[in-house]
Amino acid sequence: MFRHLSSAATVEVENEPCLNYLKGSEERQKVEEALKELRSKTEEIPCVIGGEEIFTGDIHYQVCPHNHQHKLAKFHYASADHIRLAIDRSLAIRAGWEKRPMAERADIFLEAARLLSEKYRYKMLAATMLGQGKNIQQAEIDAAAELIDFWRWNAKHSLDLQKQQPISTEGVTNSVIYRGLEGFVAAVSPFNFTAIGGNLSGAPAMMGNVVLWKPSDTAMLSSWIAYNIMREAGLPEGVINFVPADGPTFGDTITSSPHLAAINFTGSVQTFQHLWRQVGQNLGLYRTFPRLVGECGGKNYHFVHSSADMESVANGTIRSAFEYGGQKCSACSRMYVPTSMWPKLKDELLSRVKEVKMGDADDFTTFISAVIDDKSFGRIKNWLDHARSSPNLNVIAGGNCDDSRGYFVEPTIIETSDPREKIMQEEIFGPVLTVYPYPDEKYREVLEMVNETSPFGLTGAVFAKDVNVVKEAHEILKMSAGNFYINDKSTGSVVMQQPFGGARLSGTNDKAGGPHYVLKFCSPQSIKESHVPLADWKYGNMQA
Ligand SMILES: NC(=O)c1ccc[n+]([C@@H]2O[C@H](COP(=O)([O-])OP(=O)(O)OC[C@H]3O[C@@H](n4cnc5c(N)ncnc54)[C@H](O)[C@@H]3O)[C@@H](O)[C@H]2O)c1
Ligand SMILES: N[C@@H](CCC=O)C(=O)O
Repeated sequence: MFRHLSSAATVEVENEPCLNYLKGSEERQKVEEALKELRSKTEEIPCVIGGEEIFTGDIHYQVCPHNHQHKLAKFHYASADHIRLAIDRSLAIRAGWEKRPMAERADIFLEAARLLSEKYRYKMLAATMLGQGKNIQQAEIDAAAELIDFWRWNAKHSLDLQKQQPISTEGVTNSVIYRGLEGFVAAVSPFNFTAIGGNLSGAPAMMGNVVLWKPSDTAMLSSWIAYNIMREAGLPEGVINFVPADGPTFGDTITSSPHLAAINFTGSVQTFQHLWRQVGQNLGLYRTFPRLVGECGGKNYHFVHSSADMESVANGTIRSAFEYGGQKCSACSRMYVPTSMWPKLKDELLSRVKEVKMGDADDFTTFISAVIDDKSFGRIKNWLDHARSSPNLNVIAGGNCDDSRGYFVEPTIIETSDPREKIMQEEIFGPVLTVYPYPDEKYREVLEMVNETSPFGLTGAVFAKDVNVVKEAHEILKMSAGNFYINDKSTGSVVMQQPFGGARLSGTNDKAGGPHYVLKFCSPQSIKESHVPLADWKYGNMQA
């Protein structure tokens, strides 16, 4: 029974509006209540395989990044045997799910979006704030708006896709059906966006696939909530199997199944390259070539021209480099500034950074909270040590960190005299921005350098009022960013407004949040039907 769609099977959707959570507002009160509840307990999370909740006893915890003594969730890891069981159970129901009309499948996700928007919004925000260290603003744009948008827009695109049909000619009807993939899809999600987990698992399921979802250990509670929303919306048990697991155990097990049809991955380059290699090594095993969809890291830039609006640069850079502690794949972490502008821009940045409030994620006045976990904290600390000891680097703001209560790293700005220093090339994934002041007249050479310095190609921004410079910069930097911004910061893409993804080492650029994303998870079949008998086998020109 369709709750939202008529059999005409078309749907118009809009972006979910973000709420403000102002003091005294109803939404603020509701999220405060949800936070209070989650602060007072540790939620236990099982694996769910073919609808069976399995408490395996291999227990792990998700802690709160700003207070690592608080255990937010206790979850059970799947073993390799459990993962194999999930593959078997999902394959057993695959054909039945794939046969369901697209409109019915899309309808389930429209209902999931409604449930998240209306019934579970505040619980989801609280889980994302406490579990992943997001302030209310960052939690709202991710765990509410973006996930709702992914589910709604994918539903629309899955239906629009059905209407993309070949032409028919007299006596012949041609059509294309968009089949699910033959096998199972493994969805592997990162910690930093609640929405990404719901999209990596949800989009393939919507397209008629069965899915094993391995959520991130450090986004477990919000992933569990997203999973249960999809179940409550009517997703049949076993279509998505929820399998928290050790990463390598999961990777080894799915890549050694002949039924692997796709990996839908978002995370680091190292992990994606590892999975790709494993698939390559096992190629002879598979019934079909597995699709490899991977969105990875970035070394995103702000390039500033002398004609730029200083205020836009300063505000945009503070946000891009430091919102969510620089833990967005799109965060600005290298900046190029003309020397004529640098003294003033430096003052502007330093005065703003002084005002950036670091604190607990559930304090509504916090701008930046703790980074996700001890491993991340250790990695960023090594970069700060490197910055202090390198003769080419000068720490001009921040530079300290403290993990006694939570994993806190100060927003840090570094000035470099060497534009090819490794800090300008490698992803840090923390609140660290490095600036290279360049001679104004060398801006073309610097643009070439921006293009070549890092192996990534995710996001980048050019700030310039001179339109010729903008044009030239775009030509030189065309391949350096899958998401390119002009006079705007490098973060903050919105579903269907700026479809997201990058190439080079940043990934396969399949553009989550865009109209073509759903096509990745189906295997079209062309059908030609003739309505006239086949009267002869000879060609016309063979007649005597
Ligand atoms: N391009 C994008 O759209 C995008 C979006 C978000 C995050 N990211 C990137 O993600 C990274 C941060 O996320 P992370 O720290 O969670 O990344 P990660 O690579 O450490 O982990 C991602 C997922 O892979 C799993 N994993 C680890 N080893 C595995 C293995 N051998 N086999 C299978 N799965 C394995 C992890 O448990 C986790 O679920 C950054 O590099 C960031 O830039 C990219
Ligand atoms: N969509 C996000 C990036 C997702 C990666 O972490 C942005 O553009 O800010």
